[in-house]
Amino acid sequence: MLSTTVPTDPTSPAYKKALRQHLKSANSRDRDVELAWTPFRAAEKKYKARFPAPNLAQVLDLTISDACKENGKPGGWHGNPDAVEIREVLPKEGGDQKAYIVPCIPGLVFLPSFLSPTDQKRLIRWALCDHAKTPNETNLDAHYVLPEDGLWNAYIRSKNSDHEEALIQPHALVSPDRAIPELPGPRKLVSNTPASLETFEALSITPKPPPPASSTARPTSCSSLIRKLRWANIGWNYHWGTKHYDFSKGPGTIDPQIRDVCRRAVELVDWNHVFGGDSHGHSDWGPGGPDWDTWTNTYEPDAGIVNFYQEKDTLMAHVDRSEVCATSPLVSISLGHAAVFLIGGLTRDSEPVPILLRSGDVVIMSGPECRRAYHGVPRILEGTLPPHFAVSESDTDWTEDFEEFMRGTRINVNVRQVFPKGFDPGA
Ligand SMILES: O=C(O)CCC(=O)C(=O)O
Ligand SMILES: [Fe+2]
Repeated sequence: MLSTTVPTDPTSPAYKKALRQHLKSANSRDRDVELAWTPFRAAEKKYKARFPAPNLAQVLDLTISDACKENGKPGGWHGNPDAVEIREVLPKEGGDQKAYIVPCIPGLVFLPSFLSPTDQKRLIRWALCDHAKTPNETNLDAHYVLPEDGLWNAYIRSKNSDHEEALIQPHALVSPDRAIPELPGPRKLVSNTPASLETFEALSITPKPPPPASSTARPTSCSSLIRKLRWANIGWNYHWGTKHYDFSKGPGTIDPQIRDVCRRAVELVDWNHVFGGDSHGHSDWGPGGPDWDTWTNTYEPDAGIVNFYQEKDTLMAHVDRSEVCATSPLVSISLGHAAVFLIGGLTRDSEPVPILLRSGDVVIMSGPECRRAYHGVPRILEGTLPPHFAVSESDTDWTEDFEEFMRGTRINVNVRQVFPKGFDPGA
């Protein structure tokens, strides 16, 4: 079932109207504008389109979950297992988990259905109840006086109370001197100097002023505000204004269950199969040369972000280059709705590879080429919440509230290593 807002029956008046509007706007668009799009931008536009719905025939789709086998793919969205050249690599310990590499993006490893449905639900509960609250900064902290126990817990409390829903106050009304005229978007394009052991000291002393509070924010109910949650920081504090970590705020903590999932993923991969061939030059790895053969001992996640996407949200092409460890694995966990993920090359001029990421999939981005590759999420695929997110008597921790929230949501837990294991940036 595709979204009810997009007509799919070509004989229906709604479809014909949408088609007329689409042709009108496509005809009036300046062709020169389209020709100026980089291949990455063109792919973003293609998959973002609401009408006609994009064809996913060129999108790599490797999901093999039992639910998909039994019920077909949720939402009717089908990618293609042969869309992109891939190679299966055997996991180190044997076992059933599949692992694939995409040879045109060296260092990209895809682990389909890595997390069980139970683990997916556990991580979503963690993200909402335990993580998106102080001391972990969220996109809403700059603008609103948030409840001490976190927005999700306040939202559930207010849902279950007989009282009228309390409003969350904006900082601008409480302390007007914090306000700025415009509400900044959740993730802005800021170009930054790549971090390294040589640059990080200079980068760490660049001023990192707190983000100014929106002057247009109004008192808002928890139920509206929870849909505006876009990100929550993990570990080292990320300063969005400069796109560098703010080490003055201390290292923060990494929840043991997140650390375990990431370590399990990194330890499962036989990195010799990924990087062992001699086709990759050594220089790109930095002064110490390739270090993938030490990751079993040296991989230690210490930062990250939980991204919350509502159905119409996108994440533009970007490179995550604020980590001193510029080649160590970045582990990206997908939960809830599926998405089209694009990953290309060192500039937006490389044609990106489109990959369908479904709930439970894990992507590892590692090595110099993949970690410096532009990537983004142009589309959350409506109607793709897997059936295991329905409430059931066998899992009483998964309540109607979680199911309802996830009916419009994708969550991505994006975990990185900023510093070599044991390194103390203050020393
Ligand atoms: O949502 C995703 O799959 C990717 C997120 C991402 O690239 C990031 O947080 O830097
Ligand atoms: Fe990223």
